[in-house]
Amino acid sequence: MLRLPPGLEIRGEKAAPDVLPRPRGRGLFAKRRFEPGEEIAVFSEPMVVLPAEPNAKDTCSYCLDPYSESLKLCAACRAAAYCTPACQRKHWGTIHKFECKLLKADSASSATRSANGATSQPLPAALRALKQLILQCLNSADVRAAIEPLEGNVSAFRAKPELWKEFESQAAMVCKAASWSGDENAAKAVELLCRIHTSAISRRSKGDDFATGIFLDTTLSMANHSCLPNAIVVFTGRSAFLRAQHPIAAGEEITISYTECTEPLSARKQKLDKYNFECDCRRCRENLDNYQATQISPVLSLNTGVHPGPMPSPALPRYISSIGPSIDMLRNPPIVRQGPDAVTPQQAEDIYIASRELIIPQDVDDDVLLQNVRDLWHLCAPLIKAKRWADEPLPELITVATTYCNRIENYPHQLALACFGIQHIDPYMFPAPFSVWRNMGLMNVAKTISLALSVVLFGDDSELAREARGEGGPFADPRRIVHPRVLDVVSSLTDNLLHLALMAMVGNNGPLGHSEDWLVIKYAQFQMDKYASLPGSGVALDLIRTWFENPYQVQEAEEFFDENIMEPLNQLSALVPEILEKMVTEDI
Ligand SMILES: C[S@@+](CC[C@H](N)C(=O)[O-])C[C@H]1O[C@@H](n2cnc3c(N)ncnc32)[C@H](O)[C@@H]1O
Repeated sequence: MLRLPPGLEIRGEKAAPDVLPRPRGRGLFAKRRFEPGEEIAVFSEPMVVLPAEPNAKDTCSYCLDPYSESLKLCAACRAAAYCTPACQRKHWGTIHKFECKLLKADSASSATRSANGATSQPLPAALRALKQLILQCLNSADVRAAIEPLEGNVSAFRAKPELWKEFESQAAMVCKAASWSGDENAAKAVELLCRIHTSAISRRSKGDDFATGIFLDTTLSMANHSCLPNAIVVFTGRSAFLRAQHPIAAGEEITISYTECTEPLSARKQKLDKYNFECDCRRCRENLDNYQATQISPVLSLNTGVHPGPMPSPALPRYISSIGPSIDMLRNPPIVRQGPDAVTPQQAEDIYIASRELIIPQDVDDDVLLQNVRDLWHLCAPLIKAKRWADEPLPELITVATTYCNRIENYPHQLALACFGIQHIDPYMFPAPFSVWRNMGLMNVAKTISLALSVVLFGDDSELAREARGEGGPFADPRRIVHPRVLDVVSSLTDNLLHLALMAMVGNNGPLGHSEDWLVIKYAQFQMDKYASLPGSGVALDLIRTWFENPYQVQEAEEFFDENIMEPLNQLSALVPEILEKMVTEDI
């Protein structure tokens, strides 16, 4: 029997096991209206919650805090890590008492393998989840009963012989490790693996790099997919927060996206194939691109800064987010739609597919990163001409170029790229101003301002300033020469106003309820408090406060906004195409 949070109900029937193609089955429905940004439900007792393998040993195995600095490994298995003895005790009580012995055996056999020269691959999150589920099933009738109703699409997986064979061999490996022997158990393990692949969702957590892990909750797993979802799932620690992304009426189905819904149609289709259904949402049916999806978004008007409609609670924040394009530009994106420079949907798909060959890890040499920027730039020439910066792989190009600028320590150019992202990419990909990505983007700009200021803080004659102007002498790095207009703008940021305003916006843009648990908001508040404790911070903070209290009513507040926020952002963003072109064409 599922425990349902208030405000939610499950409708529909579980699809019969052998029906192909698979019917939609059950779904989650709203029992009352939810406002955009509002919390629908919190899921804090998942059946399985795991960090992604690359981060498993630097994340607390219980609270999953990716930032704890003093992690201690479990003395027995040396595979689980904890930030406090309390976390260790709680983890022992939930799952570790079952898995410790197995993890110890794993560590021992991988140590033997590496002593023999073999590379030891970490167990993928889905297989660790399977191990945990098997152990829980062995020990609890409640878990066995709770797992039974979950959709596994077993017949659809069986119809894919290669994948099915892989599942069988993976399940056999886990059964052996868990001493779950016999053909019947092997078959049950494959079914459990199908349920994990169908009903668990990727868990994103790690502040800036958003590594994925696994989260399996029997109620949340009833949510169906849409590429124009009306809700999103945000993870913090062991909990998942389901939030309304659009207004949701009582009786409406609540949908989330199982994949990056801003990727082109073919990529979404390929990723959703793992779930064994064809999406028939409006984005798929009409093959809407990111700009068209933004134009029809019911939350576009939140970008005006004033919350529309009746306020269900006085605590409802006003989203002050017009640092992106104006609402008119969101409704009528300044991209080329007609004439020889227009890009057809097929062309956009082809460019995206070709770009998958160019994916490289970010820890490669600087030269390889630069070559990647150049390759992506040439591939994306038609998208650039049509100014379609929110279409993948252009956002990826901006990310790689940003990493490159950070690596070669050209922080002012890194700042310009970050500004470009929050103005020309994020609002078109994520129209809701409370989206995690929108706020990560604001935070990114704020953090990079501090880095960029290093070239102006020590005066015009400092080594860094001379290097930035290209007057650094024979040992200076020519890659750190900064566009003169970027240098001018950076010099105007020493009053900290832009940095503070962005932090204040992030603090204010958080979704309703539990926003204090959001890492991005916690960080913004921490920064604001730190600044407030500095001597002489009062004037800047007063200005920000006045602007926040009267964002659109008072002329001084508007002037403050235009001068201190929009002007530097616009100036830096406008220089990005030139910076990129130079990066791509100049021989360094
Ligand atoms: C996490 S479950 C969602 C709940 C599921 N409908 C049930 O009855 O248990 C995922 C599965 O639901 C089905 N599903 C989810 N979204 C769908 C959609 N938009 N159209 C058709 N089927 C969908 C697919 O079978 C998918 O593998």
